Amino acid sequence: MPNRDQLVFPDELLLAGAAVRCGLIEALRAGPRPVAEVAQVIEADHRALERLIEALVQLGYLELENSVVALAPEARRMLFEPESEDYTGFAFMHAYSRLGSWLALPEVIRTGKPPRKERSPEKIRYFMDAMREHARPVADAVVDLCLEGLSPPLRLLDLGGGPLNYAVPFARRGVAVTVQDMPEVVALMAPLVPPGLEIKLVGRDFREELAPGPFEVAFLGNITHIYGPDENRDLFSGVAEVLTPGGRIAILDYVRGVSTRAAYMGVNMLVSSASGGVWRADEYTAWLEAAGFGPPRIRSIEERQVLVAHLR
Ligand SMILES: C[S@@+](CC[C@H](N)C(=O)[O-])C[C@H]1O[C@@H](n2cnc3c(N)ncnc32)[C@H](O)[C@@H]1O
Repeated sequence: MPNRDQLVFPDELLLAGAAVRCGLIEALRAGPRPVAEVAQVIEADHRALERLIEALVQLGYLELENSVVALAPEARRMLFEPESEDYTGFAFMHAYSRLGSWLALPEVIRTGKPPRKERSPEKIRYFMDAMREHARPVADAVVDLCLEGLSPPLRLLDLGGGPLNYAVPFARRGVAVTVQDMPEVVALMAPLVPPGLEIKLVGRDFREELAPGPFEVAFLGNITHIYGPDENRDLFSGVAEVLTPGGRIAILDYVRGVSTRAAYMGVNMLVSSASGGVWRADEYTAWLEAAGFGPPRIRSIEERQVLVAHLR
């Protein structure tokens, strides 16, 4: 049944997103400032800035007293204090960035092609924050399933693992982790690897070459929806070559026909990738079997599925 509560204008996202984009949030990071000074620093129209500030005060992001504006403590914790329970960083900015692609959906339906998107360092940072929030509720349970029945010493290849959300809990269980992601993601995330954990980062497109094995386990977290059947088939074959005999592949994604989020994700990939989508269990099974793996065992964690298969 249609949910009328969802058919609303995303005003908070638009206001908070605009506050980040126009530089207001960054201008207040160091502390309170007169509105007039902020307008000058971020080169804003004074009247327009006052309207935005008023709306953000109403929403609880800012405080305003005697024409001096400050981040509200709750907003500061959310944006800038990683040790706080309320911390999300700039994860919401990933949703804000996606609005443009989604508004192009009618055109995408016509052409079948996603709109052009630029991948600036800023957008990658937002994406990393969004991935952390996405993984947070399930990471430990996913890692448990991926390692079920295995014990260290283990070498694990984490493909597309640049946000480190799974690499860190794998490494905390004593696994030697090799993360392979795009060079720009690796450059951004390398300084954030917690000290003392065995995590090596490789900046290389996995469609060109995989980090040399051997690995007992390969983990593919939320990457099969970025690519189409041909790329996934090739990727699974490549993974088979870097695993030890009997090695394990563990795939985390929304399986079409199993997850109620899959249909939405399918459209999300339509507007944001050339060939991505969500794939059925029988499609995964066929690609895995073609690469030399046995049939996968599929288990659900919340709305996501973990598929585990072994080389025959
Ligand atoms: C949706 S995110 C998933 C991140 C993480 N695995 C997780 O589940 O939270 C996809 C990641 O795969 C990386 N990626 C996508 N295509 C890639 C490729 N061809 N080679 C290397 N990394 C890739 C992206 O840069 C991004 O960090």
